[in-house]
Amino acid sequence: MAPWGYEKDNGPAHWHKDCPIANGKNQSPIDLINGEVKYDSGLKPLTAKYVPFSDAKFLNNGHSVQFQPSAGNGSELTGGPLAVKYNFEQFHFHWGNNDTEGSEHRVDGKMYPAELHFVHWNSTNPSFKDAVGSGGPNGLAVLGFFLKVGAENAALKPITDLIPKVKDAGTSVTVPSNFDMQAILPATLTDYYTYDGSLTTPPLAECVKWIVFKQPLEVSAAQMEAFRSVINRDGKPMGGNYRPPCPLHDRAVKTSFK
Ligand SMILES: COCCCN1C=C(N)c2cc(S(N)(=O)=O)sc2S1(=O)=O
Ligand SMILES: [Zn+2]
Repeated sequence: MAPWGYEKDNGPAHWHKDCPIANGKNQSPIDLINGEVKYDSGLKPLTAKYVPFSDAKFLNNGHSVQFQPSAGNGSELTGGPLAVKYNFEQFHFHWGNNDTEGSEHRVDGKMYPAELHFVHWNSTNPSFKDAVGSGGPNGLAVLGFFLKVGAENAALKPITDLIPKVKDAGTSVTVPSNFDMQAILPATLTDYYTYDGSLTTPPLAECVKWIVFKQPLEVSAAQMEAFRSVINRDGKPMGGNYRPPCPLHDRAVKTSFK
């Protein structure tokens, strides 16, 4: 099979051939249907403590654009549905070729133009790779933020300004060390959906505690357009790099809000 992608000949409908878990019972993303979620008063706010990285790259890996530090630096996530501390690993994006599509999760069937994922791994594992392979839904914790078009996002501007430099697959640039990742996050990480799921790209491992925030982040039309100039391994626009929603099966989606 051609390396996986999002085109007709290698897209989500083909992934099960290399990754049979694609048809598993804990797959992501899902459609977050407000009439079917359950408020859980035990869900506290999350706390993300992100320390500026001295050595991080912003790269085009052929299926997304990704912020990737060379090593951990104590940046971590705790609280919410999480029983232990999770170490920050990377963040990346999924987007569409127009404003009506692009996010992976949906809310009552509605797609946003993009979705930002902050990936963290369970610190009780010796490494990130062990966490992915640890089995069960507590290996990784991924924060999902919907992006919608509105005011310019000053916190994301250092990143969106780098996009033209990683237009082609396999390219990367160094991120200025004064980039403040913490500034991307809302002041309080309160209203979210959470459920047990998977990576949304191969290997599709069912190792993820998903935490998807109800409140979208805003980016300007120009920032949104920057994503749409990114090219994939086939030289085509990368936009459309989102997996359609998967069946919920007998999972519950809990909310921290009423
Ligand atoms: C052993 O490592 C296997 C590869 C793991 N990763 C690769 C992805 N494509 C990926 C996608 C992720 S997403 N879209 O579900 O957040 S998180 C993530 S990841 O955890 O960084
Ligand atoms: Zn993702």
